[in-house]
Amino acid sequence: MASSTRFLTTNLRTFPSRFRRFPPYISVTSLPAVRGSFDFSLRSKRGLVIGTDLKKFEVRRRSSMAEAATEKGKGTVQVFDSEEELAVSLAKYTADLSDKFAKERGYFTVVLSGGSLIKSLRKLVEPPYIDSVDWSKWYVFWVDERVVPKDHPDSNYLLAYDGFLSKIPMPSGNVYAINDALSAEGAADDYETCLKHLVKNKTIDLSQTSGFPKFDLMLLGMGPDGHVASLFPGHPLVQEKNKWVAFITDSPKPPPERITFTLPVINSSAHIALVVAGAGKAHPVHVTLGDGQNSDLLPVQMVSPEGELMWFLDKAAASKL
Ligand SMILES: O=C1O[C@H](COP(=O)(O)O)[C@@H](O)[C@H](O)[C@H]1O
Repeated sequence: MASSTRFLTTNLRTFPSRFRRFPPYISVTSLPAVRGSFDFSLRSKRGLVIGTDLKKFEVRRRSSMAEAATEKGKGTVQVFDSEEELAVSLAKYTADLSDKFAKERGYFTVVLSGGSLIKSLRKLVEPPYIDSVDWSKWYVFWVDERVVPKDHPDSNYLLAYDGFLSKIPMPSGNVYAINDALSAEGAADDYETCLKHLVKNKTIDLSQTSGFPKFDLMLLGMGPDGHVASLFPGHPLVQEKNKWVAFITDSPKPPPERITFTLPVINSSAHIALVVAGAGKAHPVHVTLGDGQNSDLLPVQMVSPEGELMWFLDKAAASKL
């Protein structure tokens, strides 16, 4: 049984409500008779696996909210008992992809977010990964950055440096921070030019489908309002269709000046890990993966990559599902 998702429950009443609502699952799994702990994992766009301590069931092509979500391109959802378990799994996921891309392409292009994501990467800088990952193949970028000096407390670079980059033996020349001497507009243009150069020399892949850069792994956080990168609900920047990197001078979350990858770049990724922890983020998770309502289409709802979308949720973030 995949160990990714675990709901501990003592009876059916605490089994995730999305399954309780769908009789096909209940009849297949005979859940009313079962007591104890349940594991389930949304494994693919097609299948849902439900296991108990006694039995495992594989259910294919059944209609459920969970599967409907995956079929709309919402990816694979994993819910962990704690943020600690989430961090353990995120480290393995990242290390496995690092291995794959380092072997296949000789490069591993990784895009970081700011905020709480960096803390959730802490297990990667511990054994076994600190020794087993080939850090020399890593090329690091930012999905968004605040237009502040690199040593400013608001800098996403500084956060990543202190919490992650300073602890891994990767070449500093492979770390692509924004030019903090420029204006927001200048920094966005400069970063886009830099990406174009790296696409030209094939360090970064180019999506044959979209014509936008295709990063191997994007590690995305999400704000309590459903923003991803510096793309905020209701802001015109979420509609940007041409630019690779855009700037914003009126971010509703301070600081106001930022640069950000646009949705076409985000959605050209080979892999996106959407990492969300805490009850404060349960509403946008409910809107995106469940039947929650919101007046605006949230930026997180527009994340739908060409490649794989993997949600890493803790129980608190998934509490409304
Ligand atoms: O401002 C930002 O916020 C989001 C979410 O941050 P979190 O602390 O709530 O996880 C982050 O993903 C983004 O990179 C950052 O610039």
